[in-house]
Amino acid sequence: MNHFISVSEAKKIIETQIFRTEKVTLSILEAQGSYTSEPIFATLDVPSFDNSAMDGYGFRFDDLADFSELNVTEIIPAGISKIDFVLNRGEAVRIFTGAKIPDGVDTVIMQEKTTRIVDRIQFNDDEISKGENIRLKGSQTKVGTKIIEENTLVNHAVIGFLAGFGIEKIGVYKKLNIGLLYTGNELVEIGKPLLDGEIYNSNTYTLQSALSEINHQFSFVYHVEDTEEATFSAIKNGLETVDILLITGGISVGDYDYVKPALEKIGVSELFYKIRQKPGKPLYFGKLEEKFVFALPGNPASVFSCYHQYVKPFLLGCFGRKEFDEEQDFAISESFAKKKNKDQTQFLKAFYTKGKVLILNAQESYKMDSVAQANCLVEFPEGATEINIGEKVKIWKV
Ligand SMILES: Nc1nc2c(c(=O)[nH]1)N[C@H]1C(S)=C(S)[C@@H](COP(=O)(O)OP(=O)(O)OC[C@H]3O[C@@H](n4cnc5c(N)ncnc54)[C@H](O)[C@@H]3O)O[C@H]1N2
Ligand code: MOO
Repeated sequence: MNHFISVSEAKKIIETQIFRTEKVTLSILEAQGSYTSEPIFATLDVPSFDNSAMDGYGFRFDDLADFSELNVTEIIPAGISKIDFVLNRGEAVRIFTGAKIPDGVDTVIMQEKTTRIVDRIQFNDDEISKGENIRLKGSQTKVGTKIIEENTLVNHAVIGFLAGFGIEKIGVYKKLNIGLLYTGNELVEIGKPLLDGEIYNSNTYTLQSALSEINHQFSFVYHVEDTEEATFSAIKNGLETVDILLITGGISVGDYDYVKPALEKIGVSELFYKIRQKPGKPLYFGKLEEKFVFALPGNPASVFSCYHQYVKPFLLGCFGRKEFDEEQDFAISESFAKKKNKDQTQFLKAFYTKGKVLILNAQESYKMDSVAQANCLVEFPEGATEINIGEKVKIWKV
């Protein structure tokens, strides 16, 4: 089957194949970078007691009408609960930020707005309102409220928020088990000298670090020799231990491109092969039982582009992200671009800032300098042959 499909058809196919990984319970710190597998509810009122927002003095607001100064009778630091305390008329308490408001106190004034004379205070501010500087129990969250939706990314803000309720563990989706095979006899590991005709393997570095950015890692990375047998057995063995197998190189039509025939021989069902796009034309996506294979074209910029457009959304979808393709945005093009093939979508390395986007030079799929400079991909859509300066374009942040 050598039928080229469109970018949107390919994305539809990927979206329909998204499955959710198992649900697991992790400590809030271990869950960082994961997505919640169930909603989370408040286990407490927060704040759990009325407390002072300032270092100052607490008093009964109505006393202001009858007293020009108040007697300071108690000191209430944070962490202390005054149970046996009674605030009499004309009295105030010395209180500090975060300390529990004792019975009888309904207003706190910050100390800068008072004058202290031995054990009495006078007020320098005549614009005091009842209840000021008191953070009421449950004023952030009432116990039982849904505080986090299912499919929420657990980031540092969420973790800090949950810690405020004393929540230790939460339900999230389990990380995927991912393996990587990279093919090509010309590839040499960094640290070793290059012989004529050889190049350094960079694709595994791109993918390994991209995965760590989404809280995943490879369970193995193997270099596969360009032979039919080596390719067959590496894919067969690899598929036995992972949920997702990523392969780079060897997926085109050359005499040494063994990935596609090996996948067929193993019985992997092709979901698509070849997309009307640049870079990344010979991208392959297939399935064997509950396992998935992406065979990415070997060119380094194709790997980068295909990862962002297809692999990452699929992985995050399985990991619990709700929105497929959520990272798209629009910006005004600052540069002109042209393409001959109207039926093809291009993903152009570009740099956006303040709503404007500059399409970079060096778009060929063997060039990584533009990848390193880019902070987005501009979608040059099917049907269009030009992007003009000032035009609105869809960008994908990378
Ligand atoms: N006759 C045709 N030839 C090619 C076509 C075509 O349609 N007809 N398509 C071209 C396009 S487009 C692409 S993309 C490539 C994809 O080829 P493969 O997936 O088979 O990849 P390789 O040939 O193995 O490698 C391509 C290129 O990338 C370099 N490479 C591979 N792996 C790595 C790595 N780990 N790190 C860095 N660089 C890597 C490799 O040396 C090649 O230069 O096919 C075109 N040909
Ligand atoms: O489609 Mo290929 O990835 O242009 O080089």
